[in-house]
Amino acid sequence: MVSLALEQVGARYGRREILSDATCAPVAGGGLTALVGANAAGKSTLFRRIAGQLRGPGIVRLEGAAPHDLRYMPQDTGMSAALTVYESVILALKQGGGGWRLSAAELAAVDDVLHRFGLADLAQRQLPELSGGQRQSVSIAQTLVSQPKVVLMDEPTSALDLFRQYEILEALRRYAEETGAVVILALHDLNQVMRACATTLALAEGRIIAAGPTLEVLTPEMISRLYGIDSRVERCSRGCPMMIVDGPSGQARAG
Ligand SMILES: Nc1ncnc2c1ncn2[C@@H]1O[C@H](COP(=O)(O)OP(=O)(O)OP(=O)(O)O)[C@@H](O)[C@H]1O
Repeated sequence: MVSLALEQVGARYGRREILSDATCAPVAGGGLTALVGANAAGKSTLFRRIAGQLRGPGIVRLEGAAPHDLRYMPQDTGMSAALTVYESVILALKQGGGGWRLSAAELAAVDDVLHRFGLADLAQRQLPELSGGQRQSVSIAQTLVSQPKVVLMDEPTSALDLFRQYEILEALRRYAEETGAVVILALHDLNQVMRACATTLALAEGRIIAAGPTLEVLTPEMISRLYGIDSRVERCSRGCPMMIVDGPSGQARAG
């Protein structure tokens, strides 16, 4: 069983403290976990800190996985190299080392990830020719081709149309289920979170102020505290929870 826990994790840029005490009980693998919070709350900073790109106090505790089993997909990934989609996914697979010869298992892993994320038809296209949404899908494939056990993705659906958002979140959910990986997604669309993510971490004031089953975390009170927005969580005619925005709550949101 793979899990990730945080104990009093901190991070700063120069003198500016962004995270003071991010603590959460082990997040178990096998499903999607959302990381939510206002702009500038520190979601990307927390991902960088967990991925070891930033130093700071506190402990990032991985169980069932080593630091090299972790992949972080940032918000902006460069896609200017003169490579085809296929080549770029191979390159991502080979970044862990192991020489340039591809085994049958590695070729199968590349084909599998291209199919899972709807990229098989784009395999021979050059990266700079792709649309924003296509690039985002390629980044996801690059991140997952080595089958990491811990995955941190910064707004992985921000450039995708409605159909692709649905398709990609389902594919990510299946990936987590099949591999038992811990998959944490920073997301702004709380309806996506409610639909796809079993667990949610809410980040504000430099710490995780709530963690647990998504519907228990994303209460109207918490949404008001995080975003300064009045909202209701209601069931649609098919029984799915939906967040309805009523407007600004007039309450200062958590920093
Ligand atoms: N490299 C950096 N140097 C200095 N300050 C930074 C750096 N990166 C981020 N910050 C600051 O850290 C704070 C948190 O930024 P971060 O990108 O972690 O927020 P976020 O929650 O991911 O925001 P968003 O939802 O807008 O993507 C912001 O105030 C930002 O200006």
